[in-house]
Amino acid sequence: ADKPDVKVLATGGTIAGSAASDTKTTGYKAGALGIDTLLNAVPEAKNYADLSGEQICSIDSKDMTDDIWLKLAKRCNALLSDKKVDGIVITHGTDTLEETAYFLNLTVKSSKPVVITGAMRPATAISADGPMNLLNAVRIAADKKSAGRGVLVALNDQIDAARNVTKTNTTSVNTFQSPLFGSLGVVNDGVPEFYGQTTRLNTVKSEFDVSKLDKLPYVKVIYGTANDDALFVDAAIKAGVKGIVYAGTGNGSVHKDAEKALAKASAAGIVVVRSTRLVSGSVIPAEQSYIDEHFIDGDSLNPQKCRILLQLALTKTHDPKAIQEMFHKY
Ligand SMILES: NC(=O)C[C@H](N)C(=O)O
Repeated sequence: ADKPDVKVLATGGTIAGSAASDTKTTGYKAGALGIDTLLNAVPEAKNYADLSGEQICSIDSKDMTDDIWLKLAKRCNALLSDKKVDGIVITHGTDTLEETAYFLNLTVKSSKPVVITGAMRPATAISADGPMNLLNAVRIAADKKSAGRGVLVALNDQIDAARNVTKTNTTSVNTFQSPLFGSLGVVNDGVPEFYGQTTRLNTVKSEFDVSKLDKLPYVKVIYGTANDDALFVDAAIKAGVKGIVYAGTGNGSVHKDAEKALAKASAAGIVVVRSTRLVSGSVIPAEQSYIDEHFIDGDSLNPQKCRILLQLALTKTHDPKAIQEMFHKY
């Protein structure tokens, strides 16, 4: 009778994917099945929580938008401000799952558990991973131990911090990893156990508030390679971006021709963040020229997460010094 009240918000993805046969694990339609179908596949989840589902959208997460993020953050905040709601589970495609998780990590104003899960095999496949991932996500969201840890990502019996986790493999069910800092916990035979804690600010300690926003600042990621040039930076300036994340080589290194163009952008008030295309490691101060050009170090966030933090930072300030501090805090 005293089960926690957990809301399940569905957004689509492979966890809601339907393929032509039970052996097909690619070439299916993501987001084809509704939230009721997903919940009906795991009647056991009701043993852990009183559940009710809501369909936020039905998309392949490659098509995720800032608009859906804002809708999702506002919905989470409305639900979590209700005393009767104990936690939220979000079902999501895996392609941009880490981005939605980090966006919510910085914009949800509650320490109640918010757990995001997905699947690598469509719901119609043999050994589909979705049902167990959803069951575990409900178990985690219903568990008081999960509170106050920021938004959690839970797949394949693993629990990771939204800030640190990234998708590392195109097809494996073991795709979500936190390469630099490791996972926060595991689900042992159905029981969530935590071994780590994230130290970076999130949720109730975050200064970002999207409750009055209906749009986010335009920020693009540019990928550095050998033989790079100014083409994409010039195009981004022309398109009116407010910020650029450069996914540099190595320790956020920027090709000299791209650097010249980025320095021009920076001088014109566009905020430039140096990240890295590498899977692991922090971008730390390197060349004096980067400092002189007011480029910001992306710390240990990957480029796609640097984009999110820069978008939110730009809702508050355009001062590179203040934004640099944020990159060391979140
Ligand atoms: N495994 C998945 O969920 C991939 C799918 N393309 C999605 O992100 O929606």
